Amino acid sequence: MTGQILEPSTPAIRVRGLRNSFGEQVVHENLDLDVERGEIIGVVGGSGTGKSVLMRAILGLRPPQAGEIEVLGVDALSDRARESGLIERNTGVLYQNGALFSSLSVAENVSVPLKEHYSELPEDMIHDLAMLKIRMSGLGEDAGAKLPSQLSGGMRKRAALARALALDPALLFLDEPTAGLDPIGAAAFDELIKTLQRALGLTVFLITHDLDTLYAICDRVAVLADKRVLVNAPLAEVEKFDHPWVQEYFHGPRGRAAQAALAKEA
Ligand SMILES: Nc1ncnc2c1ncn2[C@@H]1O[C@H](COP(=O)(O)OP(=O)(O)OP(=O)(O)O)[C@@H](O)[C@H]1O
Repeated sequence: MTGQILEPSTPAIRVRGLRNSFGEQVVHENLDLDVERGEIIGVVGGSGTGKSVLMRAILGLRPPQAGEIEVLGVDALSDRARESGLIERNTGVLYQNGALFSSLSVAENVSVPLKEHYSELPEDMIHDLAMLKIRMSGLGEDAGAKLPSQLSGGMRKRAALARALALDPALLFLDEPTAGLDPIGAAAFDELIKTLQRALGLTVFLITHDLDTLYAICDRVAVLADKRVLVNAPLAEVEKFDHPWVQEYFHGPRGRAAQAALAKEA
């Protein structure tokens, strides 16, 4: 709804000199990251390298100890961004566990951000918009009235995706979207993300451990290691990067299997 009014020529995300720490533990030091508009960037790294902490900092949920963050051309750490909710209105987030309200139906869940940001809209219009997002996420009409507990894991992910898309965001954050899905369900979810990204012109920040997802849909991959973004480039370049974690990740047994699957499809 409002994505386009935010400085269309600037990168979707620009991070410079970021420092995040918890007490003595430094998670990020001097971290830089650029995410271009309209791309799917896969964010990978070993457990505890700070992928979620980075996402939370970009979303303004936890201010960093130092550094600059711009989202859609707006200084994300400024009072203006915080007070106006500008970034919140232009970003959708799918959290790892879905984070749906268990006592609300799927349609009510998807309506929450609409009611919060567009309280002047009549109830029936909010419901129609929610149902549109539910269908866009590949769920049937009947899913709208169901509680999250009445859905399968894959369907819950789609419901959470519908809620993330509720405000027509320019920028979509996905935290391990295929975790817990079987390989067929995961591939279908990847396909859905790619289709929606193309159709809606979304920029997607995707945290994943899933090599198949990286090969299937990511335009670029940012690797977190040694407290920073080690490399941020197309996959073919990242695979060759000389770092023990990168080499183990991409050229270990699972990396080789994902590359073989891609070669078979081509
Ligand atoms: N609220 C918090 N309080 C203290 N430490 C935290 C907090 N949140 C994160 N951390 C620490 O920051 C580090 C990075 O955590 P984060 O969840 O971002 O890792 P991650 O790369 O997303 O890991 P995973 O791949 O396992 O999900 C971890 O060592 C974690 O313990």
